[in-house]
Amino acid sequence: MPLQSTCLCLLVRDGADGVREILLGHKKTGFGRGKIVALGGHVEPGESPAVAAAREVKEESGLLVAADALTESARITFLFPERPAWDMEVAVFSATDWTGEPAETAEIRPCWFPVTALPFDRMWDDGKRWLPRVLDGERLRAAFSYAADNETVAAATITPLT
Ligand SMILES: Nc1[nH]c(=O)nc2c1ncn2[C@H]1C[C@H](O)[C@@H](COP(=O)(O)OP(=O)(O)OP(=O)(O)O)O1
Repeated sequence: MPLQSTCLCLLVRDGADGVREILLGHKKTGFGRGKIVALGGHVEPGESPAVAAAREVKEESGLLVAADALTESARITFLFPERPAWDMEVAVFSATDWTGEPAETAEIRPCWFPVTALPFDRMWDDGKRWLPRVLDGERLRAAFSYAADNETVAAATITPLT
Protein backbone atom coordinates (compact mmCIF):
# COMPACT_ATOMS: atom_id res chain seq x y z
CA MET A 1 0.00 0.00 0.00
CA PRO A 2 1.36 3.50 -0.76
CA LEU A 3 2.39 5.53 2.27
CA GLN A 4 0.13 8.35 3.45
CA SER A 5 1.03 11.47 1.51
CA THR A 6 1.46 14.47 3.79
CA CYS A 7 3.13 17.86 3.70
CA LEU A 8 4.83 20.33 5.99
CA CYS A 9 5.37 24.03 5.45
CA LEU A 10 8.23 25.92 7.10
CA LEU A 11 7.44 29.63 7.33
CA VAL A 12 10.57 31.63 8.05
CA ARG A 13 10.89 35.35 8.81
CA ASP A 14 13.59 37.75 9.97
CA GLY A 15 13.18 38.27 13.72
CA ALA A 16 13.45 41.64 15.44
CA ASP A 17 16.98 40.94 16.72
CA GLY A 18 18.27 39.77 13.35
CA VAL A 19 17.87 36.07 14.16
CA ARG A 20 15.59 34.22 11.75
CA GLU A 21 12.46 32.70 13.22
CA ILE A 22 10.31 29.75 12.15
CA LEU A 23 6.61 29.32 12.74
CA LEU A 24 5.90 26.05 14.51
CA GLY A 25 2.80 25.05 16.41
CA HIS A 26 1.69 23.24 19.54
CA LYS A 27 -0.42 20.39 18.14
CA LYS A 28 -3.66 20.19 20.11
CA THR A 29 -5.42 17.33 18.31
CA GLY A 30 -4.83 14.29 16.11
CA PHE A 31 -1.50 12.80 15.13
CA GLY A 32 1.38 14.21 17.17
CA ARG A 33 -0.92 15.78 19.78
CA GLY A 34 1.14 17.46 22.50
CA LYS A 35 4.19 17.90 20.29
CA ILE A 36 5.53 21.04 18.66
CA VAL A 37 5.29 20.50 14.92
CA ALA A 38 5.58 22.36 11.67
CA LEU A 39 2.31 23.30 10.03
CA GLY A 40 1.03 20.65 7.66
CA GLY A 41 -1.18 17.66 7.14
CA HIS A 42 -2.53 15.19 4.65
CA VAL A 43 -2.48 15.72 0.92
CA GLU A 44 -6.04 15.19 -0.29
CA PRO A 45 -6.78 13.11 -3.41
CA GLY A 46 -6.23 15.21 -6.55
CA GLU A 47 -4.25 17.86 -4.67
CA SER A 48 -0.60 18.63 -5.32
CA PRO A 49 1.61 18.62 -2.20
CA ALA A 50 2.26 22.37 -2.58
CA VAL A 51 -1.45 23.19 -2.79
CA ALA A 52 -2.03 20.96 0.23
CA ALA A 53 0.71 22.76 2.15
CA ALA A 54 -0.83 26.16 1.41
CA ARG A 55 -4.27 24.86 2.43
CA GLU A 56 -2.96 23.36 5.68
CA VAL A 57 -1.18 26.62 6.58
CA LYS A 58 -4.47 28.48 6.16
CA GLU A 59 -6.48 25.89 8.10
CA GLU A 60 -4.00 25.67 10.97
CA SER A 61 -2.88 29.30 11.33
CA GLY A 62 -5.08 31.54 9.16
CA LEU A 63 -2.04 32.69 7.16
CA LEU A 64 -2.38 32.93 3.40
CA VAL A 65 0.53 31.58 1.41
CA ALA A 66 0.48 30.96 -2.33
CA ALA A 67 1.32 27.43 -3.44
CA ASP A 68 3.64 28.85 -6.10
CA ALA A 69 5.55 30.79 -3.42
CA LEU A 70 6.65 27.52 -1.80
CA THR A 71 10.09 26.00 -2.31
CA GLU A 72 10.43 22.26 -1.98
CA SER A 73 13.07 21.74 0.72
CA ALA A 74 12.89 18.07 1.58
CA ARG A 75 11.17 14.77 1.03
CA ILE A 76 11.06 12.65 4.14
CA THR A 77 9.80 9.16 4.84
CA PHE A 78 8.74 8.43 8.40
CA LEU A 79 8.43 4.74 9.21
CA PHE A 80 6.95 3.23 12.35
CA PRO A 81 7.54 -0.53 12.08
CA GLU A 82 5.43 -1.10 15.21
CA ARG A 83 2.62 1.10 13.87
CA PRO A 84 2.73 0.87 10.07
CA ALA A 85 -0.52 2.85 9.84
CA TRP A 86 1.54 5.88 10.88
CA ASP A 87 4.04 5.54 8.03
CA MET A 88 4.14 8.75 5.98
CA GLU A 89 5.78 10.32 2.99
CA VAL A 90 6.18 14.03 3.68
CA ALA A 91 6.86 16.82 1.19
CA VAL A 92 8.52 19.67 3.09
CA PHE A 93 8.20 23.20 1.73
CA SER A 94 9.66 26.52 2.83
CA ALA A 95 8.26 30.01 2.39
CA THR A 96 9.22 33.55 3.30
CA ASP A 97 6.18 35.34 1.85
CA TRP A 98 2.63 35.16 3.19
CA THR A 99 -0.21 37.39 4.29
CA GLY A 100 -1.74 37.81 7.73
CA GLU A 101 -0.87 37.08 11.32
CA PRO A 102 -0.93 33.55 12.75
CA ALA A 103 -3.90 32.77 14.97
CA GLU A 104 -4.66 29.80 17.20
CA THR A 105 -7.00 27.26 15.67
CA ALA A 106 -8.70 24.15 17.02
CA GLU A 107 -5.75 22.06 15.84
CA ILE A 108 -2.67 24.22 16.42
CA ARG A 109 -1.39 27.03 18.64
CA PRO A 110 1.20 28.71 16.40
CA CYS A 111 4.37 30.11 17.89
CA TRP A 112 7.53 31.69 16.45
CA PHE A 113 10.87 30.16 17.47
CA PRO A 114 14.36 31.54 16.77
CA VAL A 115 16.14 29.10 14.48
CA THR A 116 18.95 29.14 17.05
CA ALA A 117 16.64 27.85 19.82
CA LEU A 118 14.41 25.20 18.30
CA PRO A 119 12.31 23.18 20.79
CA PHE A 120 13.70 19.77 19.87
CA ASP A 121 12.82 18.19 23.21
CA ARG A 122 9.13 18.76 22.39
CA MET A 123 9.30 17.84 18.69
CA TRP A 124 9.35 14.49 16.91
CA ASP A 125 12.75 12.89 17.52
CA ASP A 126 13.67 13.23 13.82
CA GLY A 127 13.39 17.03 13.86
CA LYS A 128 16.83 17.72 15.26
CA ARG A 129 18.39 15.68 12.47
CA TRP A 130 16.86 17.42 9.48
CA LEU A 131 15.28 20.76 10.41
CA PRO A 132 18.52 22.69 11.15
CA ARG A 133 19.99 21.48 7.86
CA VAL A 134 16.95 22.57 5.87
CA LEU A 135 16.98 25.93 7.65
CA ASP A 136 20.62 26.24 6.58
CA GLY A 137 19.48 25.89 2.97
CA GLU A 138 20.17 22.19 2.31
CA ARG A 139 17.62 20.28 0.21
CA LEU A 140 17.29 16.78 1.62
CA ARG A 141 15.89 13.33 0.95
CA ALA A 142 15.62 11.60 4.29
CA ALA A 143 14.16 8.49 5.86
CA PHE A 144 13.65 7.90 9.57
CA SER A 145 12.62 4.63 11.10
CA TYR A 146 11.29 4.67 14.63
CA ALA A 147 12.07 2.20 17.41
CA ALA A 148 9.45 0.08 19.15
CA ASP A 149 8.56 2.99 21.44
CA ASN A 150 7.37 4.99 18.38
CA GLU A 151 9.17 7.97 19.96
CA THR A 152 12.86 7.39 19.25
CA VAL A 153 14.57 7.35 15.85
CA ALA A 154 16.29 3.97 15.43
CA ALA A 155 17.71 4.48 11.92
CA ALA A 156 18.15 7.44 9.61
CA THR A 157 19.42 8.14 6.11
CA ILE A 158 19.86 11.63 4.71
CA THR A 159 21.02 12.35 1.16
CA PRO A 160 20.79 15.40 -1.09
CA LEU A 161 17.42 15.95 -2.77
CA THR A 162 17.93 15.65 -6.51
N1 LIG B 1 7.99 12.10 12.49
C1 LIG B 1 7.48 13.27 12.12
N2 LIG B 1 8.21 14.42 12.23
C2 LIG B 1 7.71 15.60 11.84
O1 LIG B 1 8.44 16.61 11.95
N3 LIG B 1 6.45 15.75 11.33
C3 LIG B 1 5.74 14.65 11.21
C4 LIG B 1 6.20 13.37 11.57
N4 LIG B 1 5.23 12.45 11.30
C5 LIG B 1 4.21 13.15 10.81
N5 LIG B 1 4.50 14.46 10.73
C6 LIG B 1 3.63 15.48 10.25
C7 LIG B 1 3.29 15.30 8.82
C8 LIG B 1 1.89 15.82 8.77
O2 LIG B 1 1.94 17.18 8.39
C9 LIG B 1 1.34 15.74 10.19
C10 LIG B 1 0.26 14.72 10.39
O3 LIG B 1 -0.83 15.08 9.69
P1 LIG B 1 -2.07 15.88 10.30
O4 LIG B 1 -1.64 17.04 11.11
O5 LIG B 1 -2.92 16.16 9.17
O6 LIG B 1 -2.68 14.77 11.21
P2 LIG B 1 -4.10 14.77 11.80
O7 LIG B 1 -4.21 13.40 12.43
O8 LIG B 1 -4.26 15.93 12.71
O9 LIG B 1 -5.09 14.82 10.54
P3 LIG B 1 -5.68 15.91 9.51
O10 LIG B 1 -5.49 17.32 10.06
O11 LIG B 1 -7.10 15.52 9.39
O12 LIG B 1 -4.94 15.75 8.19
O13 LIG B 1 2.43 15.40 11.00
